[in-house]
Amino acid sequence: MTTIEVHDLIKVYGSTRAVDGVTFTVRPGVVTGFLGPNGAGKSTTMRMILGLDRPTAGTAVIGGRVFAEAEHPVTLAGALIDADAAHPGRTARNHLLALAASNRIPADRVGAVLDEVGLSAVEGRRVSAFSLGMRQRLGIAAALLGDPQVLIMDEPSNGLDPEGIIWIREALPRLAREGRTVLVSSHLMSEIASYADHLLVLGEGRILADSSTDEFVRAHAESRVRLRTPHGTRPDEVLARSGFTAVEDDRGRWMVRGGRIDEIGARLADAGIPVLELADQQASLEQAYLALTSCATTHTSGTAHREGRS
Ligand SMILES: Nc1ncnc2c1ncn2[C@@H]1O[C@H](COP(=O)(O)OP(=O)(O)OP(=O)(O)O)[C@@H](O)[C@H]1O
Repeated sequence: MTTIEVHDLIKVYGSTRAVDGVTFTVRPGVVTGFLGPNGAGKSTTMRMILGLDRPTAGTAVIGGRVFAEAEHPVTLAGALIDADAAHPGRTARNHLLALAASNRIPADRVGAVLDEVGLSAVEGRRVSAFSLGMRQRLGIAAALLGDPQVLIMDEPSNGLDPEGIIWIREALPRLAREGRTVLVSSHLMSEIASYADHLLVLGEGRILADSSTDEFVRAHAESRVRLRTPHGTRPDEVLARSGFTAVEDDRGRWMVRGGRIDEIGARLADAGIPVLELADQQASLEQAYLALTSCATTHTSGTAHREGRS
């Protein structure tokens, strides 16, 4: 079982502390989502784990070794960092055959990974004729070529069509269940929520959260109970006596904070108030993420990118 271990990692570009003292462990068997606003330092961290950028300070190791010094790097870790990594003049098949040959991977893996990512029908086409989604699939095929123990993917859903997104949603947990360590960055909260068991959230180069997805949502967003009672009844006064706050929306439904569905149902039954609808309104990962990052970082959509921190 191979973990990614990052300790006190720092990367400074001029006056920008892109990564500012980050420590975490990514474990096998689960998908770890890597979240954070634009410029938070996710790509820089991934690049340092893969030896594509040199840390200013600190360490990043895969299976206890610096990746650049690994004996068999392609079987240790596969990465999707840049969808444009393939030579545009090569066919998809030839691109993967060249990668396989230079890494001493058997050529029959090429057919297997093309099949896995759904590119077999277009394997003879030049990469220059590929859409972004097709290049993204080819990048994923290249990452899988060495059947690696660790997968690191920067925005794998970028440019994928709905079929490709469904494939990613199914493939990442499957690859993790096979015992691999899977680290995936994304800005698509519903995507991450659908496949990530664990989350690392970065803001301005620092770790803001490192917890299971369920814990993260519970800690940063409040679940509510949705309630509808017959016109003219007021559940709020009864519920307030038990410490629950009920607020009516403009469609005549009540949102109740601070209580579980069974407690609220019981209080209403005791008070003889008929219930037409009673349902859990689960907090979403997006709500939790926005609640955390809006107060913790300065980079939000629509605001200028601020370079240089004091
Ligand atoms: N080669 C570089 N030279 C100078 N600054 C850089 C370089 N690479 C990244 N940075 C800066 O480091 C910071 C972190 O960038 P990084 O790309 O790691 O963030 P990110 O979280 O991956 O963002 P995004 O979600 O937009 O991809 C940003 O301020 C960025 O401008």
